[in-house]
Amino acid sequence: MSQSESDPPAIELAGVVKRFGAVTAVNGLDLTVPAGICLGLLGPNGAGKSTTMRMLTGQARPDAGDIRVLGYRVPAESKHARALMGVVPQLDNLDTELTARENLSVFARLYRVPGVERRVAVDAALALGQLVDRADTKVDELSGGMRRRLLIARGLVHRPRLVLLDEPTVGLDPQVRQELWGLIDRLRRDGTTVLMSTHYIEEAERLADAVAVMSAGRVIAQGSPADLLAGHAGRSAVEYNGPPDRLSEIERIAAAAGMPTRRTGPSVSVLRAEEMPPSVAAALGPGTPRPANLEDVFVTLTGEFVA
Ligand SMILES: Nc1ncnc2c1ncn2[C@@H]1O[C@H](COP(=O)(O)OP(=O)(O)OP(=O)(O)O)[C@@H](O)[C@H]1O
Repeated sequence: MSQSESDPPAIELAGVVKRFGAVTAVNGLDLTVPAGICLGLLGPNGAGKSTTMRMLTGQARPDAGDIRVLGYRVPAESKHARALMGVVPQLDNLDTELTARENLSVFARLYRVPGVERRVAVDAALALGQLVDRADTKVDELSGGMRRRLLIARGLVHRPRLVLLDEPTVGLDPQVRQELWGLIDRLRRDGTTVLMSTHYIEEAERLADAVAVMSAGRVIAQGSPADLLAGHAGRSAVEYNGPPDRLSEIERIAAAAGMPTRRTGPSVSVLRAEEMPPSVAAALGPGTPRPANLEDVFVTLTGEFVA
C-alpha cells in the first residue's frame, strides 16, 4: 500500500521507559517513524532494540511514556494495531510439520484475510519470498535462507502497512543476507513502512532511508545516513597503519590539531579528513584515504565497535 509524507507517522514513541528489575532497558526513548520509509534502528547488543520492538507489538508493557502505532495507543489498543502490522521475529518459529504454503495459509486465517482472497494473498506472499517453486515443500526440508524468506513472507501475508523486522539477517551467510536485502528493498519501494532493528551497520546503510542510533535505551542521533555522516563524521577519513607506538603518535598529533580519530582494528582513522590542514597531513605522514561511513558515525557516538 502506497503512503505519502502527509500521512500521520506510522510509529511515535515519547518518553518511553521499560525496566526489568534493576536494569533499565529503555530509558526515555523518543522516536518517530514517518509513514512509507524504512527506518533502521541501529545499536549495539543490549541497547534496547528488541525491547522497543516488543513494546510496539504489545508483548511488553512500558513503565512510562506514550506509544502510538498506526494511530492506535499501545498497549491499550494493540489489537487494532497488530491487525495492520506485520511482525517478523528474530527467531524462526515456523511450523516445521507444515509446507511453506500451509504456514502462510494459517497466518492468513489468523490475520482474518477473507476466505476468497486468501489464496491470492498466499500466492503473493510466496512470490515475494521467492518461494513459488517450494510452496509445497515442508519447512524442515527448506534451507536456512528459504526459511528466513518464509518467515518474512508470513509477516506480510495480510499486506500490512507497517512491518517490524527484528535483526532480519543476524547469523546468516552473506549470500542469504543479500537475498533478504533485496526482499526488504522491494517492500520499501512498494511504500510499506519498515522498522528494522539491526546491529549490522552495512544493513542500515544499504536499506534505511533514516537511521536512529540507539545506545543505553535511548536514541542518541537520528537522520538519513547522509545527514548522520555530515553531522558526525564528515565526508572522508584517512587510515593509518603501523605498530602501537605509531598509532598512539597519530592519535596525539590529530588530537592536538582538534581532529577526531577512532581505532579501526589495527589502524587509526582520522575523521573529517577534508578539513585537515596541510601541516597536520605532513606531520601524520602517508595514510590511506577513504570515504566516511556509518561505522565512523556509530563509533564516534557510542564508542562501541559493531561487526
Ligand atoms: N525479559 C528481560 N528480563 C531482564 N532483562 C532483560 C529482559 N529483556 C531485556 N533485558 C535487558 O534489557 C537490556 C536491553 O535488551 P534488548 O534485548 O532490548 O537489547 P537489544 O538492543 O535488542 O540487544 P540484542 O541485539 O542483544 O538483542 C539488556 O541489558 C537486557 O539484558
